[in-house]
Amino acid sequence: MSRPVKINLQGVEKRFPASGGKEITALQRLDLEIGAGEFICLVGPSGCGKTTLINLMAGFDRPSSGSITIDGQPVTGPDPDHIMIFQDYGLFPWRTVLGNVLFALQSRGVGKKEAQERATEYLKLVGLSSFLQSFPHQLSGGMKQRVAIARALAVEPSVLFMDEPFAALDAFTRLRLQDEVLRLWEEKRPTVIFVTHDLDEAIYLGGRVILMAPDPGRVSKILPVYLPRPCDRTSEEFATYRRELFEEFHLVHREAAGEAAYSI
Ligand SMILES: Nc1ncnc2c1ncn2[C@@H]1O[C@H](COP(=O)(O)OP(=O)(O)OP(=O)(O)O)[C@@H](O)[C@H]1O
Repeated sequence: MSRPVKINLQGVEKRFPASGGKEITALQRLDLEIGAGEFICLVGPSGCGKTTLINLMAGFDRPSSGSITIDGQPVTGPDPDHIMIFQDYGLFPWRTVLGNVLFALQSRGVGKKEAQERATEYLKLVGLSSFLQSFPHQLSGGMKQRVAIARALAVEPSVLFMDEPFAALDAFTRLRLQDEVLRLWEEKRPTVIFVTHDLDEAIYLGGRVILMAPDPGRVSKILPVYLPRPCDRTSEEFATYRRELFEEFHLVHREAAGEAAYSI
């Protein structure tokens, strides 16, 4: 990998207590290196540990064993420089659009004048300049998610975690936000870890797509995507990546269902 390693996971395991005094191994011996400024997409069947993994990297939970470092420092808890964007936006309903972004900046010690400039700049970047004084309940789902994205990026984090951020949005808004996230990523180059169930979305966004498998949760395949961004979803090259990822995905599904003996 040409870029310096930003996030390093070595032998990461996560076990949760399960019923009957048993344990469930959500992640098993997981090794992964993520370069600074990379855009990584995590995909895999339900229950394969995507959210567990992103939560561990974001410091919301601790591994049962193994190590996770960011910039060489062990992750011991959430870091103001590492931001998570959730599917449900997480906006304060009593603050305006501008107020939501300003609050994030000011609570990180950014001065009033600079916070005002940055908040307006990022809200402009996501096309919300006309809605600065609106409240979240006056916005569509896509607009709320754009506020959440502007708020996260305005902080200029070095790592951005996104856990199925577009899952609740309609297809049109989703495609549009994919382009906005890509454009903002190209401009500011944070390291992005993006969880999705949508394989097309993963290929469209990710410089690498990490396919995970369940029982126990692990990395099954890493697919580097060598397409110019933004790429043409209708191109033959895109279709080739889609075919490969779908084939791998079906294999993982069948293995999980104990059907590995069948060919695809
Ligand atoms: N707090 C918890 N306590 C017990 N088990 C848990 C806990 N969190 C996750 N698990 C289990 O760990 C496994 C991985 O869950 P996780 O939510 O990480 O999967 P996922 O790939 O994100 O799934 P989905 O795509 O459905 O969101 C699952 O078997 C889940 O039941």
